[in-house]
Amino acid sequence: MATIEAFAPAKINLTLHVTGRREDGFHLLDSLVVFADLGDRLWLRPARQAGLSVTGPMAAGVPADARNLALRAARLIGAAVDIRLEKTLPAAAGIGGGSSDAAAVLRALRQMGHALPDRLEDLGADVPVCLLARAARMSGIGEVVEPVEGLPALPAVLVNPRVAVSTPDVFRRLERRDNAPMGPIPQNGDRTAFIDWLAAQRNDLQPAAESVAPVIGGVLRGLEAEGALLARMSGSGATCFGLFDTPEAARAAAGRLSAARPGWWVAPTVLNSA
Ligand SMILES: C[C@](O)(CO)[C@H](O)COP(=O)(O)OP(=O)(O)OC[C@H]1O[C@@H](n2ccc(N)nc2=O)[C@H](O)[C@@H]1O
Ligand SMILES: Nc1ncnc2c1ncn2[C@@H]1O[C@H](COP(=O)(O)OP(=O)(O)OP(=O)(O)O)[C@@H](O)[C@H]1O
Repeated sequence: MATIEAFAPAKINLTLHVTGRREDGFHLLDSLVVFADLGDRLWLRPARQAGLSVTGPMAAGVPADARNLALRAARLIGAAVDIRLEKTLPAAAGIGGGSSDAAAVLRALRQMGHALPDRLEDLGADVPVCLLARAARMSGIGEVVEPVEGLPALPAVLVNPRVAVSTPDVFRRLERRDNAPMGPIPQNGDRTAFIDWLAAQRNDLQPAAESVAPVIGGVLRGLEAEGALLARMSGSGATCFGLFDTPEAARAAAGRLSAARPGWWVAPTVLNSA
């Protein structure tokens, strides 16, 4: 059988409300998730046993062994495939790199005729939403995923200051775990009204992530200084997104930010463009 190519888009939590904690320590979330038009690429081909190689500009430090979520996804369903993973998304960055890679492998294997198991959140809380890879409201600990229609496409800039942030560390540092859920999501496609609504929502992990990586505050201010209509952190950080009026405005802001901060990963994109 021929090689199958798969795309693992960056996942962005436009909002991330922490609404409680389960007995097992996992947190209850209420999050509006969308996907970017940039991400990792994978190629899968049948082999005698499951295997993985990792290349690309963001490959450094990403495990290529049994810890890698792409390989774990293939092994979970007993698929003998050789996977080549080209990393362009920074790891441990709050944009679901590993989860989106795992979900891309699952989509490709489903296309190759494999059945997927019911409990995907065991691979990672973000895997169910990444399997859908379209705008969705995510709740429970990540296992409840409801598609959301009628959101506008959002020109954006993603910025990661190249500081890895550990998700469990951020959850451990939370001061409150019983915050209010999101309000009803406006779904009439009006960008200005949608961004106004977003501004009234939150990422409840942002203060805890800033205590791990204070540079996040500088990233948010940098995006605002470049004209972002709204700047906020995604997931458990440290990647932040800034929303802009047009793709041209996003590209221009990204150019200025990368010139000013050559050490940062800066990427213009359009969120929710699928
Ligand atoms: C913060 C988010 O990125 C929001 O989309 C996700 O909830 C995290 O997703 P993920 O990276 O796939 O996370 P996992 O690998 O499942 O979990 C990493 C760790 O984060 C904490 N964790 C994660 C998800 C959740 N709902 N509650 C938690 O408390 C747990 O300590 C867990 O051991
Ligand atoms: N395919 C993968 N790509 C990147 N990191 C991976 C992968 N598989 C396993 N890892 C490990 O997972 C850790 C977390 O990386 P990942 O990119 O998944 O985090 P994240 O972007 O913070 O995820 P989330 O947004 O879901 O919290 C990395 O430090 C790395 O050791």
